[in-house]
Amino acid sequence: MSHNNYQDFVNIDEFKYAAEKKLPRMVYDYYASGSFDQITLAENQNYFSRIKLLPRCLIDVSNVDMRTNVLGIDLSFPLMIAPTAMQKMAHPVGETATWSAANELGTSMTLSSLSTTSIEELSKHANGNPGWFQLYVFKDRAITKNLVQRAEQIGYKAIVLTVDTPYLGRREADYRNGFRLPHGLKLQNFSDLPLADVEGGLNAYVATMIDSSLTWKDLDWLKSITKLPIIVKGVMSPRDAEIAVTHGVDAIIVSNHGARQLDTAPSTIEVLPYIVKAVNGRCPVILDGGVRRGTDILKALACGAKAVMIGRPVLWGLAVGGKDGVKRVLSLLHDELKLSMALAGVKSISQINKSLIWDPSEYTKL
Ligand SMILES: Cc1cc2nc3c(=O)[nH]c(=O)nc-3n(C[C@H](O)[C@H](O)[C@H](O)COP(=O)(O)O)c2cc1C
Ligand SMILES: CCCCCCC(=O)C(=O)O
Repeated sequence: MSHNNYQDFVNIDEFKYAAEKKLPRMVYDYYASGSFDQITLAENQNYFSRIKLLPRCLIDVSNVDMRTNVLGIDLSFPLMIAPTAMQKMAHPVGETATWSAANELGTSMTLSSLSTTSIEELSKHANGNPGWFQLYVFKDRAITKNLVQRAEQIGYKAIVLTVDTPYLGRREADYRNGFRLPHGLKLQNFSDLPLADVEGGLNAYVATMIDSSLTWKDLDWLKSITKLPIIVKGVMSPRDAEIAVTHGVDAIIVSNHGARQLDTAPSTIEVLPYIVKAVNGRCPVILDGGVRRGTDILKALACGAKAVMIGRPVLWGLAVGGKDGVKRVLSLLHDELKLSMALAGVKSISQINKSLIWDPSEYTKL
């Protein structure tokens, strides 16, 4: 395995190894960690590997069309970039490099509330087309309202409300390393306010600033302060998916926060079919967590997801090669999906359905 030129890397794991070598230990551990025993972290990937794809044959796959559209956003393939905090720890250009890579590959990103590039700076870089904005609800609702209204005013196309983080999951490496935002970096959405610093560590920051009393009624409050579509991120229970739909959300992201919150929660791909069933076509369902291969994307779509998101692979690409590193990560997944679709016998996204998943009970009576 070569670690010299990331353009020669053939899979996402190679990016992960190279990023581990390059980044300071504290930063790598913060990005890589799951919570507690990291059981869900392993399961997010392992469950994908236990699902088997059933190929069909003698289908003309000389042209495979992977284009799709999610809430009005055209995508060259059904993958988007999940919000991840503090990207300038990975590379000095941070979030704007990620946006450029996404844009050049025909996909889209979501900016984190806790970004090291401001809402305005990213939008300026993106010529007013920055993608979606992820929202953490602060105890101080004036701060929250300010974030939402700035995002709406400057061109973001949806608010992604993260609902799985009343407190921060316990990532043990961060305790050992005394994780804090490195000197010189700030959470740029808060300019010079004290909440731009994470000097006392992230757990203390979240416990002090973030509203752990959030409930479904706050979703109605959010709807009352913006006209943007609202996407809830962090839904794992089919019951919550049902409630979300009755509150009129525009999309649901099935996510366990990259296994960084409740350890021993199921993997996202395991609960996806049940959530799709509960939602019953009333809004798009997106999945994130453990997507590392084109076959994972194909499986998620076969289980009913409209698209997937990736978090850590982008951070590895950013760390290793800035914008071009992220482009290479996206290209690998793009090409893997295209090949996997062709080998499975599907030539467009609309042809992907659950018959692609091997289920012997479907065939016992044949
Ligand atoms: C380092 C890191 C930072 C994250 N920051 C945020 C964030 O600011 N807001 C948010 O909603 N989710 C955040 N997430 C969760 C991701 O959006 C996403 O759910 C998760 O990374 C998907 O899993 P994957 O990393 O296995 O692809 C973060 C995840 C990681 C790994
Ligand atoms: C309100 C929670 C802040 C979390 C910080 C960023 C993040 O999501 C993470 O997983 O880390």
